[in-house]
Amino acid sequence: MADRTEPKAAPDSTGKIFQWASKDGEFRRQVSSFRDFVSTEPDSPFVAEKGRYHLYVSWACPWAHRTIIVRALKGLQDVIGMSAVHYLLEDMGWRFDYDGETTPGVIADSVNNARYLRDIYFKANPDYQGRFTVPVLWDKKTNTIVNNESSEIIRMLNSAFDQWSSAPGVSYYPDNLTKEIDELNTWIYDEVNNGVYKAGFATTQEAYEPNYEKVFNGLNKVEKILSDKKWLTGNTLTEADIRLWTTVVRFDPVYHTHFKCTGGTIAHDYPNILRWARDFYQLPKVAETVNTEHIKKHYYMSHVQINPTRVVPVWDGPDLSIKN
Ligand SMILES: N[C@@H](CCC(=O)N[C@@H](CS)C(=O)NCC(=O)O)C(=O)O
Repeated sequence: MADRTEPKAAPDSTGKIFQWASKDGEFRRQVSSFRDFVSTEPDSPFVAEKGRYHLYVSWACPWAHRTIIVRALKGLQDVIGMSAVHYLLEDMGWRFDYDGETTPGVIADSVNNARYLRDIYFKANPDYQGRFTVPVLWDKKTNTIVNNESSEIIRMLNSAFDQWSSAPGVSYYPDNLTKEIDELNTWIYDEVNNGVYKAGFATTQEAYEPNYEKVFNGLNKVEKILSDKKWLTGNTLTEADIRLWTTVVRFDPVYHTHFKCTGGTIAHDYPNILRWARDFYQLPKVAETVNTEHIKKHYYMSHVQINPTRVVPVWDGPDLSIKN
């Protein structure tokens, strides 16, 4: 049985403990390896079908959270199944409950009956070398991973399953806004979404400080944009909002403290972002995608190199259910 009391950094596929940061102290995110697309084209190897695909997520992970939100907003819960891992990232990587555990929020793997997420990566490719990340979109028909890159999975959920969606035709990447969304996504990813990780996983002062600056530069730009706009591009909610929001909802309870992004909080220093975050949280089906317990326990209890005591701070961040 795995040691559940003292998780360490996860090992890589060769079994050695993975170093989050490179030799120079900088965190570099691995490029996702499964990059196929589900489509409505009848001759596609991955045709959109009801009940054929399954999503593996962690409630804690901001990248997986994007896919949970788009699945919910598009009303695809009965079309694409979902399993959710335990919040602790341990030596063997993400896992499900086992030995009679019943952790709230964990949704067992009803498709592959896996104990560890790595099991499904090896089922898809026995020679897989890389990290065993969420989210994963699994094809039950060909027994393989279609895609493990959240930015691409949300595009598929956005349009390929419209036949069964409760919001067909609603696009979070509309044709008239693609250029603006792409531009926003690029710098928001670098400075904010991944920026907090680059600050938090830095192991040298030299690697930390410029990344810390970047995070607040990014948040300041977002705050300015939202001073006269409801959503990032104006009146239309887009994937740019969805992608930013999963980081913002984690910012005060986790990134501010755990990733040393101490230059401000959303609650006290970013009124426009707070207003926007509340509007987003109050959209139908969004609140049920947020599992604050998994979010907090995952970061504070899995990264023991950052928080060796594994004590979890009490504050959950601002109350997003308050009406603006
Ligand atoms: N580029 C990926 C990143 C996914 C990712 O890094 N997920 C993290 C959780 S937040 C993970 O599963 N990490 C497990 C590990 O590295 O062992 C995406 O956006 O889908």
